[in-house]
Amino acid sequence: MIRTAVAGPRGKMGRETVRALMQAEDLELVALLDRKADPQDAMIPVYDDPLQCFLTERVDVVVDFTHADASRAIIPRAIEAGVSPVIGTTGFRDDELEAYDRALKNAGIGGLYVPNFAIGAILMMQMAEIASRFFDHVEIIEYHHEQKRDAPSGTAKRTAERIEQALDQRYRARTTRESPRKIPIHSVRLPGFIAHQEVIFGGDGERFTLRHDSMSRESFMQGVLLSVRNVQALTGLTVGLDHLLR
Ligand SMILES: NC(=O)C1=CN([C@@H]2O[C@H](COP(=O)(O)OP(=O)(O)OC[C@H]3O[C@@H](n4cnc5c(N)ncnc54)[C@H](OP(=O)(O)O)[C@@H]3O)[C@@H](O)[C@H]2O)C=CC1
Ligand SMILES: O=C(O)C1=N[C@H](C(=O)O)C[C@H](O)C1
Repeated sequence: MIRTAVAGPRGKMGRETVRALMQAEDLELVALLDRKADPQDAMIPVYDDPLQCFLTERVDVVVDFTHADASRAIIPRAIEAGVSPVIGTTGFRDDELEAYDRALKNAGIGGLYVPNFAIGAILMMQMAEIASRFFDHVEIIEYHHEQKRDAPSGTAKRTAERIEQALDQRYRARTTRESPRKIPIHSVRLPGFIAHQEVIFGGDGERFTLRHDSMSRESFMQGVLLSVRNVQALTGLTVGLDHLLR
């Protein structure tokens, strides 16, 4: 049994994750990490101190769905305690993810940063890479609920990075120079949306659109469980779920 903890258990994603972990027969939810420890006898112990939580409950894997400022206090404590983090929270800078990678490698453990756990969103990114071999012009529109704090979304940033890398490879093959292109991202925050993204490619007299819609947060749970089951076999920080879906 993998001993798991959830950070941010009262949040929109945290609640769904607690439910999914409690239903999984091969995973044990042993602790919750919230802003405040619950003084009452809860079914699952609640902690506000990450290190105390990880050490007392002998946690193997922590799933983090908080906010980047809260994760900045949680992830380093997890690594210190030898706990593998599955990071769903978005809004990190590249240098922070690089620092987590180094710290995880130094500790000899694995972590996952997955900007989008939905299978369709992962396929959308893979297909965007393929389309980048054929189109020079592309823009991203992401649509989220009005409570989302970060913009652009983690998914849009990762999609843009992957397209830029694919365009760059193509460019280098032709010219020895790097592609100068930064992919424009447009962020919409409105009630009525959950999580949606379009990647629009334009060519001579044609347009090609990839679109993914998460209509409920259940869409992320298959990817969360896959991550929890596999993260301990990794070393360093793996970005995205592609490696686990082969
Ligand atoms: N990777 C993916 O597939 C997905 C990622 N996300 C990302 O997950 C994150 C959370 O999203 P969502 O659930 O919608 O946000 P919510 O605001 O609904 O939930 C965040 C939760 O974290 C709690 N929190 C804040 N600080 C701490 C702390 N120090 N310790 C423990 N908990 C804390 C908040 O508590 P309080 O209410 O008291 O502030 C809140 O309950 C975002 O970064 C979002 O972008 C979202 C969906 C999918
Ligand atoms: O905050 C959200 O809701 C989501 N956040 C992730 C992101 O920033 O890409 C994943 C998904 O889009 C939902």
